[in-house]
Amino acid sequence: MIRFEHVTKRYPDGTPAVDDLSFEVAEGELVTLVGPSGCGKTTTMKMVNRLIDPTEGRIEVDGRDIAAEDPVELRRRIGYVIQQVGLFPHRTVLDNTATVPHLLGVKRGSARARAAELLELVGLDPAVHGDRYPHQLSGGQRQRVGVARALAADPPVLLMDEPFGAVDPVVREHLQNEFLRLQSEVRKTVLFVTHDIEEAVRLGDRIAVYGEGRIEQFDAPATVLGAPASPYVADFVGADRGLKRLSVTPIEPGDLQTPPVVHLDDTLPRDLGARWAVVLDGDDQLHGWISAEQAALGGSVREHARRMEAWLPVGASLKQAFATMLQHDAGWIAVLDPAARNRFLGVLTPARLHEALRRSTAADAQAIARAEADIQTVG
Ligand SMILES: Nc1ncnc2c1ncn2[C@@H]1O[C@H](COP(=O)(O)OP(=O)(O)OP(=O)(O)O)[C@@H](O)[C@H]1O
Repeated sequence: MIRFEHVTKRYPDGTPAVDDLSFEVAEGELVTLVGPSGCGKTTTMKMVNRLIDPTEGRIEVDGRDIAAEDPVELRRRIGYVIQQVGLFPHRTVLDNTATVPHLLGVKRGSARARAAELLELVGLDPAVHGDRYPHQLSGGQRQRVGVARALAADPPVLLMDEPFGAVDPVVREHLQNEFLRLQSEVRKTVLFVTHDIEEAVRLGDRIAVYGEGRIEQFDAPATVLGAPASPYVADFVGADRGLKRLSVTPIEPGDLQTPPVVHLDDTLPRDLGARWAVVLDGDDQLHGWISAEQAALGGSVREHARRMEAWLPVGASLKQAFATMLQHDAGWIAVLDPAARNRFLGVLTPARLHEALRRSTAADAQAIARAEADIQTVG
């Protein structure tokens, strides 16, 4: 857990780079700091591992005031990933990754074995890449080694300063997805600096949107996009925030429509009672669908059923739903429950998708109205 209490940092010229900052990152939470160049993101991050000391205020890591800690000891508990990666050029990838545990007293053999595991975890094959030198890797691969190295000492806290800033957008998206997968396994407490709102939205459990030296809004991505706290935030998240919002709004069971369901081994009812029905197999798994015209032909469901490939797990984003519809040229997609052996839950149609989007915007508007009412009551 990381806590900032009224933290201010003034550089010698006197202007505060960070001004009276208070926020908390919960254990296992990933918070993205986003804002334009020079707004104080890096200063905030470097105060956590004491590369910079605050002028005023208090910072806690895991309940301990870091001002009272030895900076070297503190940094052992904090992994640090930066854009320039900073790998040792004359050491192999495996040795680069094993350096910190080795320095901490882990025997060389065990440190290298752990390093190999970590390389696999970040999507590099230790047998292929382990013996290479940093200059023999692509930019994206170097970034992965940087992440593996930061995780090597198994620190509870990770600081990441534009770690994917130097790679092209396609590799970047790939690294972001890999990092999300990794984070769902290792659950570190992460502060992640970026100036890219898309990246902040995609990765953050919560986002801190910075203005000059201050946090203008600190909220879940959907709230920042749906209900920006100020014209500044609205401007920063951009006019296409409706689209971005699609990517942070999950499909919920209540969004789904439930068409008639038939099973593969059923005899066809002549009248389906709808224009089409979903077809499940004997194990209640999704097989496909059947239209009313085909049903009218009679015979068995199995004879006429068509396969359906367009499906998603419940909880996937509305953006994925939209993309899946386009990819399969489908007027609806099936939604399954991964927690119950992919049981069929219902279908999402474009109209329901639109309703879901409006539902999520309205929920945020209500939350804001409630918060404002509370403030008035207190006032
Ligand atoms: N060592 C320093 N001495 C004086 N001023 C500094 C120093 N480091 C940063 N600043 C100033 O503090 C402010 C915040 O800088 P900081 O690096 O934290 O911003 P940032 O949001 O991380 O920017 P960027 O996205 O460009 O990296 C800027 O105005 C910067 O010029």
